[in-house]
Amino acid sequence: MTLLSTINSPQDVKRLDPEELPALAAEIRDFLIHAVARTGGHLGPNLGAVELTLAIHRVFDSPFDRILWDTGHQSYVHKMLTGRVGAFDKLRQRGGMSGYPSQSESEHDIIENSHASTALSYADGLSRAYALRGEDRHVVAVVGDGALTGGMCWEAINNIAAGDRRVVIIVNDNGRSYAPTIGGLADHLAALRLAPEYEQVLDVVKQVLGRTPLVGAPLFDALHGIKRGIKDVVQPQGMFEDLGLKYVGPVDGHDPAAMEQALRRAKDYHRPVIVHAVTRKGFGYPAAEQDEADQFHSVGVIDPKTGKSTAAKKGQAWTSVFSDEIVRIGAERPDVVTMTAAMLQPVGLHAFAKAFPDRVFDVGIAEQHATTSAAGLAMGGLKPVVCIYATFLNRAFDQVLMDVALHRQPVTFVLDRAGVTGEDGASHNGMWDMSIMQVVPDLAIAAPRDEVTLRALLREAVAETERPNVIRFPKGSVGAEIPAIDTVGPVDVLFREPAVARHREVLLVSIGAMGTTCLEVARRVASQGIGITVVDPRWVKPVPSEIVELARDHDLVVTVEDNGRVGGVGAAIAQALRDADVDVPLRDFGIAQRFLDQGKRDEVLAEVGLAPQDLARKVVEAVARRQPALAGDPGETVPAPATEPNAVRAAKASPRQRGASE
Ligand SMILES: Cc1ncc(C[n+]2csc(CCOP(=O)(O)OP(=O)(O)O)c2C)c(N)n1
Ligand SMILES: CC(=O)[C@@H](O)[C@H](O)COP(=O)(O)O
Ligand SMILES: [Mg+2]
Repeated sequence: MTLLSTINSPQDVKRLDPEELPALAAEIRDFLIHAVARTGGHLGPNLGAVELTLAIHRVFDSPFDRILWDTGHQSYVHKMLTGRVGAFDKLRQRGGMSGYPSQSESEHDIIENSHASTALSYADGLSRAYALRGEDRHVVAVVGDGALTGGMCWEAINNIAAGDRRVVIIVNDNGRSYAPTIGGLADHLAALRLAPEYEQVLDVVKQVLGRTPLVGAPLFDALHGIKRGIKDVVQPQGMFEDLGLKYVGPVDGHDPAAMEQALRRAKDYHRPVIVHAVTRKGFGYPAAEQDEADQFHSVGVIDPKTGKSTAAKKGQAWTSVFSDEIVRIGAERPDVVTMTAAMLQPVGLHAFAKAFPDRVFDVGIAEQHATTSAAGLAMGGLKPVVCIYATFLNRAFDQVLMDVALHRQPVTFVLDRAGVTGEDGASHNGMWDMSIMQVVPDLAIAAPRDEVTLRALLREAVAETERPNVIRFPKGSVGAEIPAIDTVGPVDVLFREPAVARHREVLLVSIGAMGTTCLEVARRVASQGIGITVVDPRWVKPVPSEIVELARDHDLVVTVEDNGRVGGVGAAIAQALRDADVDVPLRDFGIAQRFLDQGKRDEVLAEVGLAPQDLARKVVEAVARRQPALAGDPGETVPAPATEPNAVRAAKASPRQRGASE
């Protein structure tokens, strides 16, 4: 029987002899490597947090004491110790276990949003609540050195340190976010990590000087006299202690006994404490430890023996198209600078960084700061391109609104992972950006549909000198090119059937990456003899006037976007039609405005009704409601079109089916 098989709750972990912990840690690592190899997930961070998590559950009493994980991606071991080993088969999968803490999974999970740098604020609030209610409970927040670069952490520390509440902040310092964590704070932590050497240095100095007659002793005394001063430089825990936080550390985060002892000290202190645990990302798995890029921060399916990907080869990713084009632009424009919030490689800036190392700024997990700093760069005469995941732009809404747009600074925001991302669950879907950016005056939004439009729109965005703009694209492969068959002003026409009709039934407005889906929808709808035009505005905010004019020539406008339906592009087009007194009905399809559980991207899109089949059926139903005799049983599934050319099928359709206005 393995030790792991005896662990179903934190009580089981507490029962173990300390000597058994290294063996359990090894079993946990082995399990994690094999389980995550099958599903994908945040392997590196979790391999680094094994002993730390064991120690937490031995010292504190979860769920009475509250354990908070910042960012949440390193909570797999916590899940294993709280009865969820069996759920790893479906980690990050539809209907399965979340890759983050989840209230619905366990009483041991309380926060679950997985946007970084929030845990200390939750800890502040929770500990205030417990203090006021007279409950003697500890709140333990585990925060990575990367997450600690986020401003919210420091706002929280400012508050936590001023009180005498039972907050234990464990800094899980592996020196990396994805890549090495950089900045002044990272330098401080690095200096702290070296602290034991400080004592050794003093010992050596003492020995050497002690053996040196006359000068030796006085010099050592002088040195000792300024010990406090040196210590502040070499051991900048002064920074924490001056704030009012007790500092414990640095502790070897892979030494179970040392970790446990440090946490017991922290627990007994009964006041706010920082425990500085030094760990290694990917610890115990050579493939991860040796991975230079990100030490397996997040992997897809891999061969556990080698760590090599076993996923089927995918087409070119949206990110790599951006990565390539921004380097070309950078070569032509020395004023173009780029910014990332600790995600250089994931947002595709590594090639730019290699080509122009002085023109890329990694600001840490600090999207708000990145945004206002970009305004400063623009004011200083540069052209900043801020590259972040769409969901993380939420953080910086006020900065975009007031610091960038109000000041009319031509900052370009490149939003990767826009739309449904899938496996990361509710927090990571990029389904808010086109709604929140919709309300920002003087800001334009571009949504490319393929490689060609991504390259072109990026160039147009970077060429803008008067106002900010956003360009957004999804996760995954970019797919085949979708050429325009015509243009109406700035609007591309992607499909028109029948080809020569003056008036048509459906105007399908395809937003960005929904182009492939919309073409499929159009073929299915047209196969029912319904006249349909598919257009792509490319720049979706402000709504091009040509969309309004096109709408006048149709009986029904349909919009399809991979953004939340509330306040999205469909809603903006509806408003533009109302403002222009165009009374054509509009059906807006987008992501249901709710928090979506994890699943594969296609599964989630299907769940919210954005699969081509469902969209086509709804469009046919909508047309049929207006012209009841037109389509067959509206509940019927709309078949995939026959392979004969569109024009031939249209010609065969009855005049009524083709639309009265022909
Ligand atoms: C607001 C926000 N920005 C960016 C991210 C993406 N992100 C997830 S984990 C991570 C690095 C975290 O580093 P650290 O806290 O040190 O944890 P480690 O993985 O090293 O254990 C980043 C940038 C995020 N989750 N939230
Ligand atoms: C925890 C976190 O926010 C990231 O690690 C995220 O999971 C990465 O997502 P991608 O895999 O889409 O880059
Ligand atoms: Mg880290």
